[in-house]
This record gives sequence, C-alpha cells and structure tokens, in this order.
Amino acid sequence: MARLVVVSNRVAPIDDKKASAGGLAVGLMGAMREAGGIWFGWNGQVSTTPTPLRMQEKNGITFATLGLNKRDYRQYYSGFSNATLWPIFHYRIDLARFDRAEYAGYLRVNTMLAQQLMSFLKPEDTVWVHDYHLLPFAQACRAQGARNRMGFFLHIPFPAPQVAATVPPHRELIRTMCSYDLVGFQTETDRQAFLDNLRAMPDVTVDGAGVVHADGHATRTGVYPIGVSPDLIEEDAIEGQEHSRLITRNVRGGRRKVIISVDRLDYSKGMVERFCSYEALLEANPEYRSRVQFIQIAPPSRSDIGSYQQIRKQLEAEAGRINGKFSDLDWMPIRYINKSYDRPTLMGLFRNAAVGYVTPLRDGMNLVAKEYVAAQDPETPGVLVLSMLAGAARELDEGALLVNPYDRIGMAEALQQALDMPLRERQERHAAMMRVLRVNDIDAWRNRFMSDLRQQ
Ligand SMILES: O=P(O)(O)OC[C@H]1O[C@H](O[C@H]2O[C@H](CO)[C@@H](O)[C@H](O)[C@H]2O)[C@H](O)[C@@H](O)[C@@H]1O
Ligand SMILES: O=c1ccn([C@@H]2O[C@H](COP(=O)(O)OP(=O)(O)O)[C@@H](O)[C@H]2O)c(=O)[nH]1
Repeated sequence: MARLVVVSNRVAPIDDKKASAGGLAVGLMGAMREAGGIWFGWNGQVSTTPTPLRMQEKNGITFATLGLNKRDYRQYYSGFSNATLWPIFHYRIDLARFDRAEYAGYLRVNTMLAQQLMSFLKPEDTVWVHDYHLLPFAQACRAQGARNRMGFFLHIPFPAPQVAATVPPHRELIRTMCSYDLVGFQTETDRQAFLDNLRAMPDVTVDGAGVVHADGHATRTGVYPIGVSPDLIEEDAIEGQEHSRLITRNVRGGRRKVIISVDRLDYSKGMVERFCSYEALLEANPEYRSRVQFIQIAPPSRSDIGSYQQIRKQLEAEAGRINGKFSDLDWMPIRYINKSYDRPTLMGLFRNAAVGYVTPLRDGMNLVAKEYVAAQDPETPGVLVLSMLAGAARELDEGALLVNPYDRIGMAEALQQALDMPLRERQERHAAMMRVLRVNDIDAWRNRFMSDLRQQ
C-alpha cells in the first residue's frame, strides 16, 4: 500500500489537544488522524547547530521533523515566506519587502528539505505538500530524481496577476508549481487567479478544464475548501464549557452576552477595524454598554517581523483607548488577551459566546469561523458574523451575517443584529451552516484531494 507523506513547514505538536494557533497544523492533524502516514516538516525550533531528522510515532502518524538554523529561519521563514509572500498573497503590498538573499535562502531551504525527504521517500509514496513556504518543493524533489505523484495545496489566497507581479521572481516561482501533478486551492477565485497568472506565460498553456501544460507535463487544478471535524469539536466544546464559564463568568442568558474573536496576531485578521466597529456599536447604542463583553484572543505570531510588531502596538493602543473611553468600575468592554488556549477551552468559550466575530481583511479559509459554528449548542446557538473576504464565506453564506471588514458601521450593525436575533432564526441559520460543515468536513477535504491526486 502506497504511503501518504505530508510535507508542510509547520507540523502540529504531537499532543493533538495542545494549542496550535494555526489552521494548517490543526487541519492537517485532523486529516492525518484518520488516514495515518508520515508528516514531514520543521519542528518549530531554531538552533545554532544542525539538527538531524527525528522520527517519532504517535497514533498511527510518523512525525519526521527537523530544526532550522538561524540563517534559514531568518531568510526562508521570517524573510521570503512571511515578509514577501504572505503580505502580497493577502493583498498587502504596502507591508511587503523583497530581498534577494532571502529569496536565495528560500530556494536553498526548499532544496535542503527535498534532500531530507529523499532520504526516506519510497518510489510508490504519494506526496502531499502544503502552503506558500514550499511552492518550489516539487521541482527541488524532481531535480533529485523523485518521480512520485506529488500534490500541492495552498492554504492562503492566490493573488491576481497584477498583484503577484509585485513579487520580483513571480514568474519563475509560479512556473515551479508546474512540477506538481495536482494543485489545490481553498476557493475558485484563488484557482482562477493562479490560472490567470499562467495564461500570461508564453511557454505554458491552460486548457478548458484548468489543466496546465508545461514542459510536456500536465498539472491539474482543483478547489478543496478545508473543513473541520464537527463531532470532535462538539466533544471538546462540551468538555470545555464549564471551565470556560468559570474563566469568563459570563453564562449564556446571564447578564452579559459574549462576543468572541480568536486570531493569530496578524494584520490580515482585521482586528483594528474590528475593535473600531465594536466602538461604533457602543457609541451608537449606549444600552449595550456593560451588557456585552468582547473577548479578543490573539496569540502572538511571527513576532520578529516588523509589520507584526507594529500591528501588536496598534492593537494595544486601540484596546487601551476603547477601554479607557467606555470602562466602568465593574465592566471593561474589551478583554484583549495575548496567549493561546488549548482546544477544549477554546471550543468551550465558543459555545458560551452569543456571537462569533470573524472579520479578516483577507483569509484563505479561517477555521475559527467553522469551529465557532460546530461548537454551538444546536438548541441555543450563537450567531456567526463573518467577513465576506474570508474563504469560509463561500460555504457559510446561508447562515452567517456577512460583512465587509472595511465597513465599521456595517459591522456594528451586523453585531447589533446578531445580539438581538430571535432564537428561531439563530437555529435556522446554524442548521444551514452545520449541513455544509458536515458534508465538507476534514475527511472529505483529504479524501477528495487524495483521490484526485491518485487518479491521474
Ligand atoms: O505557521 P505559522 O507561521 O505560525 O502560521 C500559522 C498558519 O497560518 C496560515 O494558515 C492558513 O491555513 C488555514 C487552514 O487551511 C486557513 O484557514 C487560513 O486561512 C490560512 O491563513 C498559514 O497558511 C499556515 O501555513 C501557517 O501554518
Ligand atoms: O489560542 C489558540 C488560538 C487559535 N487556535 C487554533 O488555531 C487555528 C487558527 O486557524 P485559522 O484557519 O482560523 O487561521 P490561521 O491562524 O491558520 O491563519 C484554529 O484551529 C484555532 O482553533 C488554537 O488552537 N489556540
């Protein structure tokens, strides 16, 4: 039987109840829990000396991980991946920088990771590579003789050609993706943007089915929105509910309704605009003051990059300003928390919250939106207020209140609608979203991608 070898920069902590604070790790852990296989990638450690590949088994998954040295971490992870590709792929050209040495480091680490993979790869293994850190990974493996079936899934948006063009080596980089047999995206918009980029290249053709032909090789493309495991989330939510109640001391139906947001501390998540929309709600509706509690959990992320340090300062200032403006002796409008929580605590918090407030400026998918819905009690569900610019909006549009994350007043109005929504409407909206979450769950995501990849 062919083994499944998953490759991603971030590998989940081996203890799957631990906080991951990143959707890729959470999603892949869910996908691999059922299927098993080998999960190869960075162990999250930065070391001064080279760390050898380490294999560890847990629950049918073999974790094959290694550390990065300081230069690789700086150039490949903090540099080209997260200070060039991440902002540009999220349409934040203003926050991007390009540095040739970092790009060289990115290519070097891809080659190094490919070498490491080749040390244990068998010819019949199927390889599934994830995300923007590894765009040229298949080409690096092919150069070292790999003939395996190789698929790639992009977790973040793919930029339109005019935006992609702001990455100086965009042509060569996007061209390297033609070494994969299948390339998958979260949404059709992302897939079309990828194909539009390739259509502009002279030595590449794209046929009517979205198959890319280059150098005698065919690369298929598809849309595979990542999902969650509704049953496991419900279990965690029930387990964590009491604990979460104690933390917030806000029982549903009690004095204060909770509005909850959970995001890595990232400028793409739209937290400043979100804080200001909450301010607009309190400004326009004094009767809500002290009757609602907004909790923003925002574990720090990629803290050595300047744009992340800036957004952190900005959020501290905004939270302080808004709290100063509206706080009373027994009420502080925003609880702004910079730490991560384990999954039962988080899912319990979701279950206790009247509103899930998820308003990224742009997001590949946003699993928090799906988790919030799956964590609700179907009898008394809360309401999801969701950015129309998150990938999740494509699937949850029937039940969520969709907002434009740049429209503060519109967001405040949606919050008000959510807080006042009658029970029957909440139940109907929740049921509509649950139907989608059950069909497009994490197993469906993995099975559809793997079956397309193996079929070729
Ligand atoms: O690994 P980090 O640098 O700490 O960042 C965490 C992850 O962030 C991004 O997650 C994306 O994947 C999610 C699941 O598909 C999706 O819901 C979300 O919209 C994306 O932003 C990133 O793409 C991952 O590589 C990171 O591991
Ligand atoms: O304290 C935290 C904060 C977040 N998460 C998880 O991290 C993931 C975030 O994924 P999402 O797709 O929303 O965004 P990303 O961070 O990947 O861009 C979700 O599964 C969250 O439940 C967590 O386990 N603990």
